[in-house]
Amino acid sequence: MLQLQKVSLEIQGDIDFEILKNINLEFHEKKIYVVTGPNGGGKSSLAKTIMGVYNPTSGQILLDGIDITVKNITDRARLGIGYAFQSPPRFKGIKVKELLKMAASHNPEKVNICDLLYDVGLCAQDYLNRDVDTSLSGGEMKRIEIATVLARNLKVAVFDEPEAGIDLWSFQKLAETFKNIHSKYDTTIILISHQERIMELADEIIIMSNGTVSAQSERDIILAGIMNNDSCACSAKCVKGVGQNAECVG
Ligand SMILES: Nc1ncnc2c1ncn2[C@@H]1O[C@H](COP(=O)(O)OP(=O)(O)OP(=O)(O)O)[C@@H](O)[C@H]1O
Repeated sequence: MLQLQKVSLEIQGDIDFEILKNINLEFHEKKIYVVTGPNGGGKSSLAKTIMGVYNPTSGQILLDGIDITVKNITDRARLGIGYAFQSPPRFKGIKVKELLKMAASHNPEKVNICDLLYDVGLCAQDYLNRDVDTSLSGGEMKRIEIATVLARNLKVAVFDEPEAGIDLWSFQKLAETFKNIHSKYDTTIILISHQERIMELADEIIIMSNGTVSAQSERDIILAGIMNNDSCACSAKCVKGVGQNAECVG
């Protein structure tokens, strides 16, 4: 459904830097993908390239066979690709119900905003009239943002580190929320995450390192590989060697 073909992304500066190198990926309908890997591996850049925040330097992005490579973030949002931020924005003077109504404005008949809140684990009665401001906790805000993504009835929803800044209890519930969404909605979900609990939700896991896809497979295969590898993921030389909880020297 969503395809990346030979996608590269270069950032121009004093020294040109290739953040994504020849990425080939295919995302299918109604599946959960978790993109993981070491810091600086290119996960967020991949998410932003799918969203249209960055346009690839070379390669193609296709949505249902249509070339969207040069489409910007607004065009891609219209075509059904949405993004949830690491730290969701808060909107002064807007109530939760207004935010959700705005998000559902393209398909108001199909969306029941109370059901949406229920699906993300919030009681509609308690939250519909709350202000979308700093009075909401990080976990509550994240759930409301997920509800806005669901309200848009997207083809592809990208969540960059949805667990960032939330406590362990909210995190457990967040994982359940994604599970519920998966069983109820057709949206293809791409989660950027380092968390094992989030990886357990995946149909497929993609490992990004050094700007490339270093592995992609079914969840259990990748998880088994990660659990059996306690070596350092960086490319520097190590004092203690692979599997010895290595200390980097270069
Ligand atoms: N706009 C930019 N200009 C220059 N370098 C950038 C830019 N955006 C990202 N990078 C660099 O590209 C590399 C990949 O960054 P990216 O944020 O995609 O990694 P990541 O895998 O999401 O990392 P993390 O797990 O730490 O969030 C990093 O080395 C980063 O410093």
